[in-house]
Amino acid sequence: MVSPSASKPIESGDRFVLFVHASTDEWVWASAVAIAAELRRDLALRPRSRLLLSGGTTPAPVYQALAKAPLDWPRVDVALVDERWLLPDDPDSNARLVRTHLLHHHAAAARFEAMTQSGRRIEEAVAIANAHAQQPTAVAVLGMGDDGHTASLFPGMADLDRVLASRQSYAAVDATGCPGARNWHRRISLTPAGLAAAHARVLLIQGASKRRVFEQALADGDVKRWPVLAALGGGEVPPLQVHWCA
Ligand SMILES: O=C1O[C@H](COP(=O)(O)O)[C@@H](O)[C@H](O)[C@H]1O
Repeated sequence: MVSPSASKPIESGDRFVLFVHASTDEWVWASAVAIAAELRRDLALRPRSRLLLSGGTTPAPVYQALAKAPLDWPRVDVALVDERWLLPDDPDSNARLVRTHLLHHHAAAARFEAMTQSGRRIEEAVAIANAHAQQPTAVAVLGMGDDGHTASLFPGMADLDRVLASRQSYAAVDATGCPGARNWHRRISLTPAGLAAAHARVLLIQGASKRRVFEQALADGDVKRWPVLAALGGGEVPPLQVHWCA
């Protein structure tokens, strides 16, 4: 159960709101409730709502909890924040993670868009993702690596300048030489423009080192060194919701 205090932010401003949770269980449920609340709000406003999800090692238990939320899932389009250039059934693909952990229980009724498909070139996959991104996004769920990357925006990536400046929502990226990208260098990523277009952005992070990285990024302020800064709010863009537990 989520205690009422769990949803009280400890730090808030126009760029981000930080929720600190006392346990992993609390983090899982409070994060799932926050995402479900954004979707519910959006579903009340339009015929279909769009949910963008990240991969990585962090979000699986949140997706499992979210799958049990009693939402009008047949009206939800689930798509990806980013994808490694792998087929959607590859065990290391973000699509596989979403299928395995989210598309069950109530959420089995959602419509899922994988980005990759056998025979599809990366340019085509990006064009299709950008066409889908014409629909408004209710909520984008993000992760952050220990190197400060979010989505597939990696510090030191060769074409980071181009991707940061892109007006398109998605771009193909080459993260060769970026340790945070591990073995998957060719990827498709949401851009800062795509991030800013989401009505809500929720960052899921766990552990002392990720909290330090987030604070270092804020203190430094250089998005090229800390691409997670591209997810912050400000101006017209609502604050990033950050859910953290130790
Ligand atoms: O490679 C990726 O990593 C990030 C962060 O992952 P984590 O394992 O540190 O939780 C993830 O958000 C992104 O979607 C994924 O492609």
